[in-house]
Amino acid sequence: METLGRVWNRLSIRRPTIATPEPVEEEDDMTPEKTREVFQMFNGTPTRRKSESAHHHREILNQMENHQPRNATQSPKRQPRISESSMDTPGSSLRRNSTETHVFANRAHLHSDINVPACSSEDDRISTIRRNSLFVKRGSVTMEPIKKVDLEAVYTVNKQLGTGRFGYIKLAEHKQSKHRIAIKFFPRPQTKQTDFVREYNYSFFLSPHQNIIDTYEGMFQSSDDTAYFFVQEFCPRASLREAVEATNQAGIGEANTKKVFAAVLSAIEFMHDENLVHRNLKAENILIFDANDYSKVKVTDFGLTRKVDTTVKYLEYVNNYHAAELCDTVVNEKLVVNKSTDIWALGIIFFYCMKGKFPWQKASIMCKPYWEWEQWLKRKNPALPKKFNPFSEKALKLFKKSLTPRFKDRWSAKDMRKCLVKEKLLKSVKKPDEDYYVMIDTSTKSRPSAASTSNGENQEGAAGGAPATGERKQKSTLQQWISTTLTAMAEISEQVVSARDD
Ligand SMILES: Nc1ncnc2c1ncn2[C@@H]1O[C@H](COP(=O)(O)OP(=O)(O)OP(=O)(O)O)[C@@H](O)[C@H]1O
Repeated sequence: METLGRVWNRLSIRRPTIATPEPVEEEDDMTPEKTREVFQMFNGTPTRRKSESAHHHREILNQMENHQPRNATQSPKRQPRISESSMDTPGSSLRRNSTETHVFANRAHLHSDINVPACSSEDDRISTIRRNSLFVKRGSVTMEPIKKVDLEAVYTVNKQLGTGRFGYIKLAEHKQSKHRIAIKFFPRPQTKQTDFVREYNYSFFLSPHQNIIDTYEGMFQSSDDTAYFFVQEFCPRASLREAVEATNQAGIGEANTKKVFAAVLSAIEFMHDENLVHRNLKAENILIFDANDYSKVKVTDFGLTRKVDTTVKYLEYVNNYHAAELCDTVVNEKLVVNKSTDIWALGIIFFYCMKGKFPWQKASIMCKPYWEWEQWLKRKNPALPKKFNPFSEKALKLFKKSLTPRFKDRWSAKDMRKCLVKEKLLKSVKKPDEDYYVMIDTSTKSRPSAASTSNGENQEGAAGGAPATGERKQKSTLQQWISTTLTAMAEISEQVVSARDD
């Protein structure tokens, strides 16, 4: 699993700190005063002494000198970030940061205009510095301006890739560079600027993780004022939902499920380590980049992402992935954001990958399939619901520890990963001739063969160990006899048919 620490280490830089603000209620309007107030909550006091800061600055420069050149396919944001020390300088704050942003904005204007990954090393450096801004590090507010862009002049916007409650995603080509990208639009005036800015910031901040969709720098607004938008890498294949639906309720199989979950759990562990909860995990928000082997899988859609312990108002309609406590909530009821809602959704996605369908429509006792599961979980009914029968003991444990209404009992993403990576998820299926072997086994117990008495192997077989050689011989003789008899019967029936025709 790649933790945030490891990602930053991979980038050869010191891990940034993310200030945890006081809970923010998300439905508030973001007036300029409110924006400043929220920003101040993220604007912690620097603790590092000046001498330490200078030393650290040298360290970063040394690391940069020793850093291997990137290859062309790597994302620009995986560069080491050279302005790391700016956050440590006493007195660094809004003013300092905005100066820095301004300086680099002038130099980076070309790329923020075209809004695709920068290509040259200088551009990479600029992009990296901007990503390193305090605004991004501090988590969820930015005061960078939203730039107006004439969409048609810059992009050729093509087909719609998907749509959601808050906006829609379109495939586009950047005219100048010919890059294919995905543009996420948020219609105005329905979308509050705060919501757009928050989603952009979380998407951009989380981008360095290899299993999270890349979001390119810049917040934009169409010149006709109809939508806000930002730009992401384009996934040329499908979402997990489409991949599973294509199996016709067969599921994608144990091996592919393990691959998907290794990627998804790595991303979610990364978020949870940063005290962020995705809150909208579903198969539609897991993108599969590779059609055949599930080797590149990324999580997307950070529109509902919030810090742990934030108080939010419940505005959702219930979906298949919602945990029991959410299904019992009424609209406008206040909720405290908790990592365990992601764990429940992961349990549902696991079932969906393996079986090709959902375990229930709604996690409420009014829904019979869920009620049956809960009865079994609470030991009120000893019979496990049939749909869980194919799963191994370990997989059942995973369900018990994710799809439990007692949210404090739910596993962490790390526990889930350990179980999913190491354990067998399905009960072993009996081979077709296993029953036959049992038949031979019982019959031979009363009639030990010469071979079994001479070398003692049959005693091992009869005691329930590996099949004895004598029995195997006997089994193959019987198989030969059956096949000879069947061939003879086929020949006889052919003769009978031809005699009748004559
Ligand atoms: N980068 C991308 N490349 C290709 N397709 C994408 C990309 N991002 C999203 N999609 C498709 O668009 C759909 C909607 O995207 P997304 O979930 O980001 O929108 P949303 O409005 O936030 O939806 P929701 O209702 O889940 O909040 C996804 O399910 C996916 O199929």
